[in-house]
Amino acid sequence: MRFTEMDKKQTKVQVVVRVRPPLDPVDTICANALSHSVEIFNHRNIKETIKYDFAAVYNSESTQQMIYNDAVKPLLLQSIQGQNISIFAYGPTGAGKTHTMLGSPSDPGIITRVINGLFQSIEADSRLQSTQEWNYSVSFSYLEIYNEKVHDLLEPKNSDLPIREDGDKNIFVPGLTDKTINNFDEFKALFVPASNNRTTAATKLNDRSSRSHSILLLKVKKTGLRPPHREFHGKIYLIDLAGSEDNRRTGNKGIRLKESGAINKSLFVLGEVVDAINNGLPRIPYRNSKLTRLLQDSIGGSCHSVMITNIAPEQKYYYDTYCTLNFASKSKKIVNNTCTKETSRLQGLKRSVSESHKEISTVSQPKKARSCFPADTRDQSLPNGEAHIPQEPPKMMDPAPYLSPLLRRQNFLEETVNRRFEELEHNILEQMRHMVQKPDVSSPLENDTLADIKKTLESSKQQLQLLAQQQQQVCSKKEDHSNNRTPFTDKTNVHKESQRKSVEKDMIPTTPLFFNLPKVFKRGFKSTAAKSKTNDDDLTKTPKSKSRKIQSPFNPELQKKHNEEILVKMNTASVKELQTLQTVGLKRANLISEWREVYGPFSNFDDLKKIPGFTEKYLQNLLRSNLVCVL
Ligand SMILES: Nc1ncnc2c1ncn2[C@@H]1O[C@H](COP(=O)(O)OP(=O)(O)OP(=O)(O)O)[C@@H](O)[C@H]1O
Repeated sequence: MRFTEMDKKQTKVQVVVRVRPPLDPVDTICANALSHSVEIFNHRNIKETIKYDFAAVYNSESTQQMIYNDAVKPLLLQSIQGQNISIFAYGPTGAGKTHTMLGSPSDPGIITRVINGLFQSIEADSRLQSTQEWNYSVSFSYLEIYNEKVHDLLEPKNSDLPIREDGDKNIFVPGLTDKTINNFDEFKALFVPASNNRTTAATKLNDRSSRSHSILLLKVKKTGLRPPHREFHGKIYLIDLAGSEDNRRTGNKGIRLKESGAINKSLFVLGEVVDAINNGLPRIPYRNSKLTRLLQDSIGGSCHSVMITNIAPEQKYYYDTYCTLNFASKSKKIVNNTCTKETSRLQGLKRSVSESHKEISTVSQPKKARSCFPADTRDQSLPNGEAHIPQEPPKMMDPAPYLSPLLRRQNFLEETVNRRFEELEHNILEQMRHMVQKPDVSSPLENDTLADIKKTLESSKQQLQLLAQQQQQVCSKKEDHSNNRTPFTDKTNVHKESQRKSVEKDMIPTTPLFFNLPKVFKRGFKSTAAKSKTNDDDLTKTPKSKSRKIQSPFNPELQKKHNEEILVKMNTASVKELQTLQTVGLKRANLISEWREVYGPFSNFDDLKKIPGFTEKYLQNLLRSNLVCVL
């Protein structure tokens, strides 16, 4: 279904903080909640405090209702008007995320309140729309991401579901159950058993720790009963993230440790996504984890997003609190491009976009209706005793990195090329592996392998040339486009244009595309692809000549020693030194170094698997190709 997008606005991710009550009567308190800021002491100088400012800070006395009324409820009407909303709880394990999102029967959390509030808002909306009659429908899906797999909580037999993106860049999960609901009771009947399907377990820090990220997706459709049968499609994501875990304190072992690895890995990628957006990078690594792929719309996408940052006040959580507040501070800079998604049956009859825009401003006035919403009527529709919190007008934010359609296409092409490179690199390394496993170098089998590699290279070269040509066309079109652009007269537009130009300038690669070739290509692939690259850097020589002492890759003792050497290097080498390893480029070297900084040294080789993208297969390749280099 194609949507017309209107009311486009830039809206910052709203970040609020909730400090839960202290649960440990013995431990001292390290976080102090003020009305719009949180203070913690500075671990570098305990005489100082670090202060973080946020849209709102809720202290241990704040109630569930207060947080819902303040941070969530004002957004519900937007979903009925065809906008997307995302509410997500973030924070370390045991800090109160599930309490905030789910709550308990006696003290329900945001999920229960949103469902009730949504049906009440629909009632209020239908009463207000006098010029047009509307039909409303609500449906929901509920999934968890457990150990990097998407599971349907409404239909547990649907496990390990794929994630896809449609032509309009909407992310969806094919095969995910979607249940229509007409009231809160219908929701409850489906949701309660589904919640029991969520994976939880006891850890040292939380008796009932969520071992997965859960996403409840509500779809709201509002359809005009008379021609042109306009339809507004809104979505509400309610997300309870699993908490980041320091396994020295959780005491996790075995399966809990594996879960923890998956949780920390996806949260690490989330941090990378936020950094990439904040740094205006042309490529955001959403694809590096299932979580970020599914949150694509919430972070840097089209949602009105609210991040509820949960922190625990006790001293033993100090480091988690510090990291969480730093992450929350970064996240509040993110700007989403919100819009109203509308379609109508007449669109199928080729109604032009300009006609529909005209119609929008004359026939229906969802915005007007919202702005003149009589406070009395609204209050009548609210649950007993709930105070009406006026909806704040969306603030205009700093200009977000603007991507023209041409730049988007260019990014897409770049992504395609890089993905292809990765595939090719992988194929070639696989073939190298086969070669290494065949000690008889002159065997016909090896010749076959070489012929295969040559063939792969030939075809990849052709494909890359084609992609490079396409990219060049896009770039030159973009140049024409910017040369022909009519000058802006309006002041704000001039400002926006200059902002956009500067962002685009940063984004357009100044080096030819082929400079991005992975190292296998840069080195030039020879039959002894294993030959070490020539590098002036002295740092590169020592470890390689050292490893040259390894005589045979088949001796388990030497293999073990080699693995240990690589592990030492992973724990101690600088980013520059790490890049001297085959298959480790700048990106991976940075990842290793950052991971080490955050989570400490890798205790064994398997620890490396926690780093995003460091799959078993990749690590095997890393070991083998570095062994190959020294033979
Ligand atoms: N605001 C609060 N008021 C009272 N109790 C709270 C509050 N927040 C959290 N708690 C209690 O703290 C404990 C841990 O909370 P919760 O399970 O929600 O943490 P979590 O962040 O979801 O942890 P995990 O990531 O491990 O799932 C629970 O017993 C919960 O009832």
